[in-house]
Amino acid sequence: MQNGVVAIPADIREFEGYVWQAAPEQYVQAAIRGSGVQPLIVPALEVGFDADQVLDRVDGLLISGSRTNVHPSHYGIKATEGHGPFDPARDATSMAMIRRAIERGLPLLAICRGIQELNVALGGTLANEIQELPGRSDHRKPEVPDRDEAFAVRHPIAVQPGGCLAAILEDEKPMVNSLHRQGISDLAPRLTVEALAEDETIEAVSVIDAPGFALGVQWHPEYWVGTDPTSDKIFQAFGAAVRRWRLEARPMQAAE
Ligand SMILES: N[C@@H](CCC(=O)NCCCC(=O)O)C(=O)O
Repeated sequence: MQNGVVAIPADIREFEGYVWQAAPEQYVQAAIRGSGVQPLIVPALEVGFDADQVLDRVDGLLISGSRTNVHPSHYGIKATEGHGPFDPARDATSMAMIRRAIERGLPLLAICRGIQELNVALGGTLANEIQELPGRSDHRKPEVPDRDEAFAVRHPIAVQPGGCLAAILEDEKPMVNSLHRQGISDLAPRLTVEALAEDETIEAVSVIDAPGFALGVQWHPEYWVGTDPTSDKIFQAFGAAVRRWRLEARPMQAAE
């Protein structure tokens, strides 16, 4: 069934003596089972990447999480070892696609590293090791061997009334998981806050005046698609936006 194709930018990973282009399976499966779309992994290229060549051929953009961090030079900070690990090819590919997807109105769902890339791509900044900031909780991945335990929901968020996330969810204070050590610091001018943690960490944003679905979340809804209503609603809304794009917007853009 033609339900749309969604680009997922790969990370650069090294193992078994090779350099790999890799994306975590949980995002691939969430796109299929939660949004009903066909995922397409896009290689991370530090130079020579043409975002429009890819975006001309897809109906949405799903930006995955990653243990690596956006290089701070993208938001005017001199890099230290503590800002790493880095993945400059992922930075280049992901942020180029984010900027062009927003300009084109292509549906965009950005998760964890993805919301951070969204903020930086639109002119915002990030804070590093946020658990060390005054008044902040520890949002890092729990050091436990079991992956389900690491991705378990563990803190509430306050969804901002009247926003697009509130329209997607019926629960004003859903519980979410947390596996990050960075967070949004200066919010990009084109973003608005859609949800906050109790320690004021920004947990979700949307793009002001975006022609289409453009949502970023700091937690990992992809992990619990199929068992958690909050996760299901986010991916269902993204899938509906992708199908709308495929039926309504893509033919018009192709005719231009
Ligand atoms: N590196 C950034 C973004 C965190 C992120 O995307 N986490 C997902 C990977 C979780 C894991 O398996 O470690 C940050 O730390 O803020």
